Amino acid sequence: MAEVLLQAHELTKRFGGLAAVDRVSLTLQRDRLHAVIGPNGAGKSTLTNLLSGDLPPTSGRLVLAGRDVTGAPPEAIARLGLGRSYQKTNIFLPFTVWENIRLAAQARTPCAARWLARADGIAAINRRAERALELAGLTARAHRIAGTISHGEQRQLEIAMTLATEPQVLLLDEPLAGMGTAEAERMIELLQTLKRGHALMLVEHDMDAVFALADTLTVMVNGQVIASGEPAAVRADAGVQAAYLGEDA
Ligand SMILES: Nc1ncnc2c1ncn2[C@@H]1O[C@H](COP(=O)(O)OP(=O)(O)OP(=O)(O)O)[C@@H](O)[C@H]1O
Repeated sequence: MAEVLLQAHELTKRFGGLAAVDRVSLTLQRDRLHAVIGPNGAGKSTLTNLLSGDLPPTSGRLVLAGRDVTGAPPEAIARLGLGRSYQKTNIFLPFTVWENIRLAAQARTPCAARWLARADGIAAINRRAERALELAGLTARAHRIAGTISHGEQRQLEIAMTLATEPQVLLLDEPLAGMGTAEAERMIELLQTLKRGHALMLVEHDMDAVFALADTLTVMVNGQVIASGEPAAVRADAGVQAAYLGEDA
């Protein structure tokens, strides 16, 4: 059995009378990709925000790398090895690809003074940035201005910036959004590569990508998990077909 890196136990988030996430339990394991799907408003983004600490849960428990991090702020959760990409791009468009990744690698260092004081600090940041650049397949674009690369490459850059913080758990929110076929294929290849050594959670509307990549598939509707497990079994589930995937799934 693969190593468990993140566990959510019965996480709930209420906004007034609405349970946007309602007692959701989920496990992320190293070398595996867990896809979360569901119609608009199902609670996928809210769940991602709960796992990253961007939102505190109303109830439930979150365990990251064996530590209870329920209610911890996002910076603390990031330091313990969780990285996330956002639906909206976080890139500094006037900077080069390399500068963006390097800034992200630098931001991981808890205290700027500490890395300045250490002789090997800058070298370590550069090494982290180089690894992320390469892993994300952007080496040939390193010196391009981020605003001038393609939409698909900007999404790769976002992932590279997350990788520069050396996370063990990666939460990816719709990395294929707005991509053409060729770009989507490249992103699927990249995510396949990233599975090695990381625990991935993918929130995605592109079903081809989901079924190509997922080891585990969770379906949410109205804040609740209606099915979870091996993708082929979840796809065949009558409740899932009725609620979400439709007859052609
Ligand atoms: N800050 C908030 N305050 C009040 N209600 C919210 C808030 N954030 C989300 N919601 C509500 O919670 C529910 C779940 O929203 P969420 O964005 O998590 O769904 P989603 O599955 O990510 O949808 P999409 O696929 O459109 O991104 C929706 O009804 C939404 O309107």
